[in-house]
Amino acid sequence: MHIIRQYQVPLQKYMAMMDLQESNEKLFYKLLIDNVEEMLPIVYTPTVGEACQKYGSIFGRPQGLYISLKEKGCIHEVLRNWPEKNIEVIVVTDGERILGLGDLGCQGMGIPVGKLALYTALGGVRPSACLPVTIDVGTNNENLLNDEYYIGLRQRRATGQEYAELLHEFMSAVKQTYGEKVLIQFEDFANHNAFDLLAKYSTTHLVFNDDIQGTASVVLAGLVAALKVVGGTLADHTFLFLGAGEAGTGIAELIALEISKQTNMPVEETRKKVWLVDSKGLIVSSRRESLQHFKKPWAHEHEPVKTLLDAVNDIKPTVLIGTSGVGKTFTKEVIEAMASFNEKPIILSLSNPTSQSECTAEEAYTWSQGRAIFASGSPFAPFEYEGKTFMPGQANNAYIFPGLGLGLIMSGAIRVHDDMLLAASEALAAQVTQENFDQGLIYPPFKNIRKISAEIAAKVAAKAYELGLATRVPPPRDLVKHAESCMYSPAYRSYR
Ligand SMILES: NC(=O)C1=CN([C@@H]2O[C@H](COP(=O)(O)OP(=O)(O)OC[C@H]3O[C@@H](n4cnc5c(N)ncnc54)[C@H](OP(=O)(O)O)[C@@H]3O)[C@@H](O)[C@H]2O)C=CC1
Ligand SMILES: CC(=O)C(=O)O
Ligand SMILES: [Mg+2]
Repeated sequence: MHIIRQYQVPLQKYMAMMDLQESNEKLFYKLLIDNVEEMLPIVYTPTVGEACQKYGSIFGRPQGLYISLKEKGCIHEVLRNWPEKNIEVIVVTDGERILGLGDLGCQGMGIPVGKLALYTALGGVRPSACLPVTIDVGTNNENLLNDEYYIGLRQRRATGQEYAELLHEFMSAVKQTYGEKVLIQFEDFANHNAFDLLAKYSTTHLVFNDDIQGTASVVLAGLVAALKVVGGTLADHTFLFLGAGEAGTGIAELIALEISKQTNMPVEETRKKVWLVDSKGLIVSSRRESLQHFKKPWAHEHEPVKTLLDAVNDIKPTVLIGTSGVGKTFTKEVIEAMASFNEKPIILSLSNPTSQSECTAEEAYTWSQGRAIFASGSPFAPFEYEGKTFMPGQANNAYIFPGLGLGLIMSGAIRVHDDMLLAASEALAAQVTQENFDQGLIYPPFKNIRKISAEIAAKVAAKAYELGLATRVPPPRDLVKHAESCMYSPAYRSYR
């Protein structure tokens, strides 16, 4: 830590950490676990975003498996080349939507590597059981295609049948190589592939999409926790999103599902509590024909509305959620409007990295005169407003996927079910204490994350057993203790 702290530039800290992961894996995890709040912004958002942008020029050694169009027909063989054989979790990307930074092609590898480092540090999955994969079908990023240090195929992205066939071969080869209980986490695919891949493989593989489902679970947890401060039930609130892609519609659907479970109203009805704005304005029924399929359920009856500010003033949401990938879109006018009709407006700026956050913590607190309940996808420092220090929470799927993954692994689950996402969410919300609320937090601090992950894993595993989706029988009597006992700890062995 002494050495890492000497670097002033976050990217240098990132490179030093990646070197350490390569040279002394146990020490890497020991540092990450013992200094999680300090190191998370380095190995994860925001620094990992910059690392991906510059991945080619800082490239040392490959940290995961690259599978390109050139490997078509021999992906099974490529997988068998990976030195570890007992793989339990794969995080796979094709690099087309890396955080809010767009198409970074093969350089998106930083994301599966970072996510899996968190699987180990935050969720206790053995490092040797984790496999980062980047599927290289080219990139449409002109800068990268012309960059002499670009590490991937220099061609525009393959699409259609060529893309589908490569992905299908990969999914089949994974099952053939590692069996049906290996967990595959889809990460940072563009939405025109993400929803279809999830729908296609969720009935045959143990898969989930972190951006659609993990994010939904973490945000629902924050909202449920926030109800203790703002009052009412979920059904009493009105939700407005800026951004109607994977994160936006994924969260929207889980909120509607939870309200439906709580009220016994059909989900078609509870969806009416939720509104979304995309790059063309409010999603309304008159736009239905031209909408992508995942937006159609949200096309409610309403006049067309072009801007976010007009949508806020018309809909009067109690909760405003940013999932647009575009920074600075929660303007002063938008936040002041939220604060004009809400005593405690809930404002979540989920877009990553920090540069893409819809607003900063300072803006949320200042423009709402210290009344906003704020959390963001990337971390912000505590902010002092009129003598009170506010701690902005981090609404990031990193709270969910490590514990969710551990729960699936330890129960031997064969499928991911929405009720597991709800169980994970409930477990996370239950970890927020009065002391956290007093500081303005709607998430518990990351310093307790391994305990939180064990609680999440236990609830997810319990749900897997209840749904008949678990294969490790009989179930352990104390699932929390069992989760803790399964967790990898970075201790040196003593040699005789
Ligand atoms: N905190 C967390 O845990 C997570 C955060 N995220 C972040 O969320 C962001 C979005 O990710 P994802 O949902 O996967 O991306 P998508 O590309 O699927 O969706 C982006 C959405 O934002 C809309 N949009 C883009 N620009 C604007 C604009 N100027 N005004 C209004 N809407 C706009 C798009 O509109 P259109 O459809 O019209 O193109 C689209 O609906 C990223 O920055 C990502 O980092 C994602 C997952 C987890
Ligand atoms: C956190 C995350 O998964 C994202 O920003 O894409
Ligand atoms: Mg992601």
